[in-house]
Amino acid sequence: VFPAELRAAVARLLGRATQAFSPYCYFDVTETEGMSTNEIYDAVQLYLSSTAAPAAGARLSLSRPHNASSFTFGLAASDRVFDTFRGAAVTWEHVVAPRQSQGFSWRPLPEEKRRFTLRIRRGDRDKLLPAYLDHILASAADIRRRSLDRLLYTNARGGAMDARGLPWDPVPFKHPSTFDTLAMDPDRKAAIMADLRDFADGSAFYERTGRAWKRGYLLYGPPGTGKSSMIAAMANYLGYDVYDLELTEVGSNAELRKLLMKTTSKSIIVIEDIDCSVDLTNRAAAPPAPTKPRPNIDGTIDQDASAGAARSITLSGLLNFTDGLWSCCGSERIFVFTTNHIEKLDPALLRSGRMDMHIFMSYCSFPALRILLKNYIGLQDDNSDGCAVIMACLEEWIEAAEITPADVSEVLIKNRRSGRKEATEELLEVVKARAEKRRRQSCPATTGKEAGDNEEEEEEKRALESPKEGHKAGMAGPDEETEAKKQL
Ligand SMILES: Nc1ncnc2c1ncn2[C@@H]1O[C@H](COP(=O)(O)OP(=O)(O)OP(=O)(O)O)[C@@H](O)[C@H]1O
Ligand SMILES: [Mg+2]
Repeated sequence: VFPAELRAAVARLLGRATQAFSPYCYFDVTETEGMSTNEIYDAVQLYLSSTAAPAAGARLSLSRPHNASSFTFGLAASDRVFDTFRGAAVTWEHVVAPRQSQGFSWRPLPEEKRRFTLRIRRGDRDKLLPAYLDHILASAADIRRRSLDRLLYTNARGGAMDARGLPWDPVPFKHPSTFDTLAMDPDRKAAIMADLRDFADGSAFYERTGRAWKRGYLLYGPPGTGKSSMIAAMANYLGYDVYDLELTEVGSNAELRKLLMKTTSKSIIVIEDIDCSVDLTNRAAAPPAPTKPRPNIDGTIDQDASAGAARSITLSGLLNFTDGLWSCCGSERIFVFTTNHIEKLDPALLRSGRMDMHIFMSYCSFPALRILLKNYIGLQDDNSDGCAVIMACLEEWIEAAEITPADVSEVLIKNRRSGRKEATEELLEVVKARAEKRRRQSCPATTGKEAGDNEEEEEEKRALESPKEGHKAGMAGPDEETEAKKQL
């Protein structure tokens, strides 16, 4: 009886009337916005799939993005989920409607129109918007980053760019080291984890204090104490990409800056063995004379290089890299330097504020040993599997042995099939032998002469250099050894 126009007008009127009296307000987040996809729609989908509680019976759709190692869930049509933010409850509904033909379009549009409808109480509106949407965007970015495999970048090509103009080569980063598997003093470990977490969550803090959002860690200690493992654990903990910077491949300070500019935020920039890479001892040292410019991968030669620019990085170039104005292009970056010899580094590199945290990776302590025993052979506590006495001995000897976690892991790997008690006994033997050796080395009776293995090595070297002297030394060796033994 009634014409369609009238019916539509009445429906609109009724809709407005109900909206006027409704305690809720509604917001639509459509899948496409004009011709482009709506970023917020994807973010909402990702956020809801991981954080909000679906209503009973809700049907979730499963997906796994390309190159990702984990699954994500999405809502199916007409499903509702509930969420709370700052104490206010909100409801999301996923609405899917068939698309009516809208004339000609260059791009094939999906057959269905999808949208999320957000329902919030009118009174909560000011409290929730736009903070709630910001929260969703940030959470979605975080989930996306975590679900995608992370990458390890290297600058193995020197300063040469690839076809896309990037100087970094990426490979999937799948290092299994985590803070759970890392053997070190639990208190120090907890402090480092808290520091990393504070850094990652510290956007507002860094903005408020006017500091660049970056942090530097210097890991130092003998070889095999877990410096590289710590970097992998940091990356796995925060979900950051790793840029492994090979300083010897970098030709000049300008190249270093270019490399830095091409790193992404939320990344760890690593320079391993910084004392071995370049001569960093003298900040004021002039760069060495220019060398012949190296050609790029495509055979071309950089203009500035061919013009005779010094192709060598200096300490001040490196300091600018970590600390200067350039270091702030992009944000949320962690610089990690490792070294076996902290005493070789220039004080400028160590001053506070440059490397925020100096972490000493020490020889294996007893608490660290416990972690290794638990991880490698499943020894739950000191008294299990009849190991109480052996553990007490290990506690007594381990500090004196100055044994690295890498050496302990080797012993445990070798003996992991032979039972917990046997493996621990074997470890105790190794620890005792090492402690003895250390004691011999540090014994005052042998000062001025290297004892034990070192002496033998020295002797071998001398024998090779001059057979006569070597013979003499060979004669003197055992005498001194018997002397030392007597004194011991
Ligand atoms: N603290 C540790 N916790 C767990 N495993 C460790 C630890 N330290 C060393 N390891 C083991 O020893 C191996 C070598 O360790 P890593 O490469 O981390 O040592 P590093 O300190 O980086 O040595 P370098 O100074 O020679 O580079 C690793 O594969 C790891 O399994
Ligand atoms: Mg290492």
